[in-house]
Amino acid sequence: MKLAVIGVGNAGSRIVNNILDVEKETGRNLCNGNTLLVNSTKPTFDVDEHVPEERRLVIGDVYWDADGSDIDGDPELAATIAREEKNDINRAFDLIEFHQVDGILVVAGLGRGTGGGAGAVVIDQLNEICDHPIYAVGVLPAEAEGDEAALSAARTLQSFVTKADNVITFDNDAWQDDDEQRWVDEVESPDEVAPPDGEAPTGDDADRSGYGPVNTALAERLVTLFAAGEFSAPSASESRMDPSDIMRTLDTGGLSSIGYASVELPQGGGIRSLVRSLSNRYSWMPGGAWASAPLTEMDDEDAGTAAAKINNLVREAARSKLTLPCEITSADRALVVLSGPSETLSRKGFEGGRYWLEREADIVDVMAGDEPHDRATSLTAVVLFSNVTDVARIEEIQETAVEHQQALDADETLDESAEDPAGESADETATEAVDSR
Ligand SMILES: Nc1nc2c(ncn2[C@@H]2O[C@H](COP(=O)(O)OP(=O)(O)OP(=O)(O)O)[C@@H](O)[C@H]2O)c(=O)[nH]1
Repeated sequence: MKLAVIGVGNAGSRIVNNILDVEKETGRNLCNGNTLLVNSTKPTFDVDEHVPEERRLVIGDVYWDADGSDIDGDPELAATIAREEKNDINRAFDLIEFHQVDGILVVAGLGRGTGGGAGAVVIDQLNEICDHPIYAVGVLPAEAEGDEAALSAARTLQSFVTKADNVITFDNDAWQDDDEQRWVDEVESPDEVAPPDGEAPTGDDADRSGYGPVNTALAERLVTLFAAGEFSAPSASESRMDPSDIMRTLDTGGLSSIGYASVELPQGGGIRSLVRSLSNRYSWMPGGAWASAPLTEMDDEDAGTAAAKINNLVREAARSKLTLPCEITSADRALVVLSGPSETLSRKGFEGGRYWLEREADIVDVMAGDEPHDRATSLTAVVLFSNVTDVARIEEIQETAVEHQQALDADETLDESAEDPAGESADETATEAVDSR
């Protein structure tokens, strides 16, 4: 499947850049250069910069020049600015070759201003100018980011779900708990990162967001799912995953979540293994039939082992930490993509794994496709669960958002009565209400 990939805000910009990094690393071609970043500041990246300068649109800079402020976590202000600058956004869309793609992926963090606010306007604009499906990737804030972030996320997630065809969701809270990832406790603002001991980051880390590992994990899942079969140098035996199956799975609308599992394949020693791993790393390097041939002929026992391996891998992917941890039985549809050298992709194992998933997730028809890639040195399974509804983290965010909104409303009422101690305006309102009856 080919997708135009558009990042909005800092998180969106970084994740799109990571997607291009994974494309390059794996030799897959998801977007064919059809990328765009829309941000209210110049984006910063954690990996090599892949998105060309002319594809990075900065919105709102006239406002900052005028009064020195910035969007600073305000989605409404971001949406207003994006609407006012919609001509610039539309002009930037001219850089995308819509006829080359099957759909559009809009990536944004939902806990602050630009991603959630301007992201929704970008989706609206895209809906006006093209008929392609628009999938969003929405990143939820971690609990440590506080109540305001939860309120922004609850509001903007709602508008993304309404406007986009599906929202693939990523929960920072679940992913940042892992040790070597982000230093949540020390973070005051999402772009200020301190190492665990509280000292300011130095050297290379000073320019880093701290989200590098989680962004790579998310990009790997998105590329393996959507770019299945889209190799720059496809092998002759390749049977491509059908994009219409992915579209059908995502047709449900709502929120989706991705699981992933990968296992390194044992490599034979010697020159053949070396060529195979080098050609996997550098997509321009020809592998040669002799390098990609099965290392050993498979007998019945090997075939049984390969089937068991695939079956287990599908189970592992479904039980792995999902991009949005959820109850998988609440999903409407699911899709499995298996990727690896053709001789390892046991049909029997795949069917077994798929059957297990149908029962485990209680889904009538699990769609599936494989991606034979003879240069691969690992075997990978990706599972997409679409329209998941039983999600503890979403409930938590919604509860926090409601409580925070109530606290804000109560503060406002207090402020109003402090300004109007005689309660005159309340009396006036009451009188007006009586008069109008
Ligand atoms: N996974 C991931 N999450 C991020 C990253 N950067 C920020 N976030 C999350 O995304 C949310 C939005 O942060 P940003 O993208 O920095 O904010 P923005 O959308 O540019 O909005 P403003 O800062 O208000 O202009 C935050 O609340 C974090 O939860 C990133 O690189 N990766």
